[in-house]
Amino acid sequence: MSWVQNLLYFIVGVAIASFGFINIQLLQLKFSQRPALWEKLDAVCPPPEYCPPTFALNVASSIIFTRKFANEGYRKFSKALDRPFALLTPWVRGSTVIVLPPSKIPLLTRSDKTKDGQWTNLHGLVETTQLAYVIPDSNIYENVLHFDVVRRKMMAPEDISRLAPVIADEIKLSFREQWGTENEWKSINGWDGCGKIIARAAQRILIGLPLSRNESMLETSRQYATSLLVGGAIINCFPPSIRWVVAPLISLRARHFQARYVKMLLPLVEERLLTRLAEKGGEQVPEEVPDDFLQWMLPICAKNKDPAQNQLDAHRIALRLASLLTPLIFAVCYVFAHCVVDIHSSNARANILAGLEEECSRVSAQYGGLTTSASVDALKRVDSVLRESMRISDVSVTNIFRDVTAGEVDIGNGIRVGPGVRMVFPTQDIHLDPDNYEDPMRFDAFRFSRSFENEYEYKHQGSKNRAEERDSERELITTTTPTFLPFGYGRHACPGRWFAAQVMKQALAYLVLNYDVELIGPPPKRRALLNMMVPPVGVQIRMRRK
Ligand code: HEM
Repeated sequence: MSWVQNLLYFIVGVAIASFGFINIQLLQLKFSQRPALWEKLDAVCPPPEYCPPTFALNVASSIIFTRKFANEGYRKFSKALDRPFALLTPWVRGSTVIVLPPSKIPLLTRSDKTKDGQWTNLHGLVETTQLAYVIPDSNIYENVLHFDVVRRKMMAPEDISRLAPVIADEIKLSFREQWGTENEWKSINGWDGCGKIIARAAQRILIGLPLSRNESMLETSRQYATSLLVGGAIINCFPPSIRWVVAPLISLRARHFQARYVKMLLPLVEERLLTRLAEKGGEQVPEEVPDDFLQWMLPICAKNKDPAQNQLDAHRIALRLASLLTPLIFAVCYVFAHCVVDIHSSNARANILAGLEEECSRVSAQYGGLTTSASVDALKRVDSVLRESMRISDVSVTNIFRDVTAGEVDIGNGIRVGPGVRMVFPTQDIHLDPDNYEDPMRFDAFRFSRSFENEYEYKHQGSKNRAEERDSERELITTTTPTFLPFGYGRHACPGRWFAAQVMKQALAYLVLNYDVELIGPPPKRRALLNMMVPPVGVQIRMRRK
């Protein structure tokens, strides 16, 4: 039999199998019992009982049209009726999530466990990147003790103050090495260019010198962070029932970079564990204790005495550090790179750049540089431009995921939600709602600083109280409000946001003061892949040292 015949048989076989599989799925949709909850909810698209093929088609089209469906639901139900609605998505079992209206944001401040029921934010976070297909050790994402390290070591103003000069040093060096010091125009990929700066600052805090500056380590960490997020977004386009077939293939790239990262990191983790052991045994150890995330994590890992978990296993510790690369590198780079694109594609580009440069030069002269957290805190326009970019260039369509794990959660309107259901908030629509922001589609860089510009004058005229009073009213990039949700809200609002803000503000200030930048070609169009807004990975820029 010729290979052509073989190929034909193969294609026909696959076609018959796919046809059978789809029909079984549609029959299942038609006759499976859906929880009564869905009948109480408004929905943008009809339910499966109405017409299974239409339902299946709508779920499939949500890969491209999630943003459109969410916009429609927000307008028709969240805004007009203040009611939750059902949004189709292949992301979860049952192909539907509940979108809660903005009036339910206060629920985020309550405890995860009440007498009626319990919910968690972890399932949504883990399934955004589909960590289970990438990380071989489920303890990493089921027992997130590394989150405690972020809360204990990266939130307090004194910790940020201590880290600020280190971050400033790393940002300056990486700009000089990666972006260069020549006055000639040079073209680079903007996403990679921004990512290299952020990765270096992040790695310095995560694992310290000298490994944090290892070029191969840096590139691996950056590639891992991006491939994990992008791979997760692609896996989520497939229904859960067939993920076990496709996910191992899609996650190959992320697993490859993770294995490389862990291999490079293991000797350092083992060395730190040995030093710790020696110290406990009363041996002489070097006096200078490293001040990085790896070191901060050791006592917290040691506290867990359950021998079955062995939190002091070097491989497990390395995997925990790897799992932090997504927020530390990808999320921070996402906002920083978008902010650069938003500034340079704005009609008001020249004014924005002049305003930022004036502020950075003035504050730098006042504080003798921009290497302390006090000086960076004084950069009101820099803070505002980043906050505005986070508002308008959201990382996802919906965000702040909550999965019911036990009992029931009352979401009002006579609706109680039981286990296995994911709830989300229409964050992008809230950020672009004209009732929340004037002229919401305009990138208004100094929206959050404009009315606070005079405090500098107040301070210099001796009216210190007035300046402080006004300053406390200002919404900072780290201030979460019911209309500003990129860092979440309430009990689980991002604990890494002060660190993220410090890195992004220092990087932007350094960029504005030291480089001319221009976008090459038109600004990248924003597109959604399922729930994720695709980052500007292809953007090209021209830049030169000033
Ligand atoms: C610009 C960058 C970042 C953005 C946009 C961001 C956004 C978010 C969001 C939306 C959440 C979920 C909040 C919720 O469910 O209520 C979250 C949680 C979290 N983020 Fe970030 N994040 C960023 C950077 C970081 C960094 C640098 C770290 C630290 C390494 C970090 C650590 C965490 C942790 C540990 C949680 C879980 C909190 C909890 O479960 O209580 N994030 N972040």
